[in-house]
Amino acid sequence: MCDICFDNLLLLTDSYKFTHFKQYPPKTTKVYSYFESRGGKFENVVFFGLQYIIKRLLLGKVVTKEKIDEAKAFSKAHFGRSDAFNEAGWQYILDAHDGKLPIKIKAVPEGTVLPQKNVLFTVENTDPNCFWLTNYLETLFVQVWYPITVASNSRAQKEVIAQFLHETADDMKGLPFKLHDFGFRGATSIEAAGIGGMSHLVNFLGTDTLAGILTARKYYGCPMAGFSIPAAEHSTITTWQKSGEKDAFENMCRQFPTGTIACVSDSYDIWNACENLWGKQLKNLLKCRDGTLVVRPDSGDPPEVVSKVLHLLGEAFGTIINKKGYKTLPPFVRIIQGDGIDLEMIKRILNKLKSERWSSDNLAFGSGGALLQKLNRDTLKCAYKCSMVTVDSKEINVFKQPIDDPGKKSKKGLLTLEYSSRDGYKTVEEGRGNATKDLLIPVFENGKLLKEYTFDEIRSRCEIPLLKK
Ligand SMILES: O=C1OCCC/C1=C\Nc1ccccc1
Repeated sequence: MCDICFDNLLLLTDSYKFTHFKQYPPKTTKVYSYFESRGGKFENVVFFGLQYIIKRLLLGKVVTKEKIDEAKAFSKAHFGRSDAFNEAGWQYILDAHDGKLPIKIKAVPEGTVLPQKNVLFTVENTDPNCFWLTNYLETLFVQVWYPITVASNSRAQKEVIAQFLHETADDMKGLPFKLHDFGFRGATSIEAAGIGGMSHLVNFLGTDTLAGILTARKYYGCPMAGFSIPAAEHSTITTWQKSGEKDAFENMCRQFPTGTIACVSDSYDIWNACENLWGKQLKNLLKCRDGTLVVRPDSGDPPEVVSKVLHLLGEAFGTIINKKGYKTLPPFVRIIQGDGIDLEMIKRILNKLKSERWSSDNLAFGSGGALLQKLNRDTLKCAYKCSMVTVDSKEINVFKQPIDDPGKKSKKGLLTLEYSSRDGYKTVEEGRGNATKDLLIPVFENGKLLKEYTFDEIRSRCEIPLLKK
């Protein structure tokens, strides 16, 4: 028995959902629900992460006698009554479906980028007796808000960085490594770091969040989704004492004589480190080294610090003017700013650099808390709502429309997602869509995964326009 048992699907829901099987209209035979981002921070939403939920929790025989017994006992203790648990309903799934979920999921392909307020996936029961199951599973389905939101936020940063590279750099080759994931330690859990780290890797190749690589390998068949470089942390510098900072820097360069390496340089005095250590005492070591030394400030006001570090390194090593007319440091020295980085700060830094005629090619970013953690379900207002019910063999449109919050209005009826060059993506409601043009793909039915997406195709599907071939 694992310490906390989360392997009973019947218990991976909200308590009140135990009691919902008794609350639908008599003769209900189908509940059809959908997931959308109702609005929020990013106009464009990257759909990603449903495959992780399906493969991790929903495949095959997920209902067993042991799990039913455990849930029954749990319910009695949790509600203090014996009429709150749908024992017959779960027993039916075990008997009639061999424990496989009689559910059908249709979803937009993973990696699709589309405006908010569009249907992203629909869920319906495939057995009329299991109408109560569609929304029992909501709790797990809605957790897809996290990979969606991390991937969307990460992509929004990619678009900004790409735009500045387009304006100030000779090419875009460095883009995949311009935003490095520093977020493992600041994530809520190893699992969250895995999901969030994987979601960032949909857009970039640079990461220190190994859990994200492991998760992409297990659930999206990608053997090595991200890469990193030898890099210092404060302990590997400060253990040399303040008087030994130059020796620590020199050691880094001698221990890793080739390739790109990074050295955090703000332990004591970032200005002295740039001007006198990297810029004078180690200047020739860097010039002769077969690779790039990335100076890492890690404190102070980011736009000011980056600007001053660039200035000091430029004074020490010289700069060239690239084809776009912007200053670039020699190839053996660069900067990474990994402190205080989020979408807004990237814009501030790159705008300041551009105004000072620095190419964005000189710089990369690291982001932790903002990349994996400074988000919630409300960031993109992700919600799962019933839009159609079949009662006594009649299909009826269902919706909510709170008088005091129009933003919470939900879609009605059977939904299709359609695309036209004129209108882009559109969600057609009330079953008025053209089924042959529906972009929602059946991905799961009755315990089976019907469609599997590879990480490579997801990456190319959500590539930003500037990069699309
Ligand atoms: O500072 C950090 O916080 C926590 C995560 C890793 C990390 C830095 N790593 C790194 C990688 C590549 C280039 C430079 C730094």
